[in-house]
Amino acid sequence: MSEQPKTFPVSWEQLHRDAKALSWRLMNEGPFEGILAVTRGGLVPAAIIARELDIRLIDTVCIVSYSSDNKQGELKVLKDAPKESKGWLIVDDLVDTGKTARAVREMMPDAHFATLYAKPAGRDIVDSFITEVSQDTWIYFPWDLALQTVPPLVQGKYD
Ligand SMILES: O=P(O)(O)OC[C@H]1O[C@H](OP(=O)(O)OP(=O)(O)O)[C@H](O)[C@@H]1O
Ligand SMILES: Nc1nc2[nH]cnc2c(=O)[nH]1
Ligand SMILES: [Mg+2]
Repeated sequence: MSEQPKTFPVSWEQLHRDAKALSWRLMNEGPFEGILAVTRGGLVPAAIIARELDIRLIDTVCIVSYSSDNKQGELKVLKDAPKESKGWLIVDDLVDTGKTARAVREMMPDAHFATLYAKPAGRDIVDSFITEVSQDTWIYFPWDLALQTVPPLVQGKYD
């Protein structure tokens, strides 16, 4: 990730709608044995998809890729994926460069990989996604956002 001049803020409602849309799409790809959520971003989408597809077996792969200043570093795997991947569904919030998805794919080669959002550099690594945004867009998830005031476009004319 270099400069990110564009932003794509996602509300809770939008995220829920997109996770349901992804669930509809995944209905044609299953049934699935279980869901592997890629932490942390995949946890909330995985919960919504698990509810829609009635999947009760949920596991995690715990990976740190980006630091708190949104810069990508070396991948750190804190917890591995399970050994069996046939019939499993991998869920993450997004694929950007594809580095995280590639690493998880190597651990789970036979699983179906789904994300809500995809950028061009990573879109071919996943099997299903809902919305594509440009590579120079930074996606903000609802758990990263807060309601706040914004100034109008024109201000101070009658001061
Ligand atoms: O395609 P890539 O360039 O590898 O980026 C995508 C990954 O980056 C984000 O995770 P992050 O490492 O920020 O951790 P988090 O899910 O805990 O927020 C996102 O949730 C994906 O997992
Ligand atoms: N929140 C968020 N995390 C990311 N990790 C890699 N790309 C992104 C992005 O666009 N938004
Ligand atoms: Mg993540």
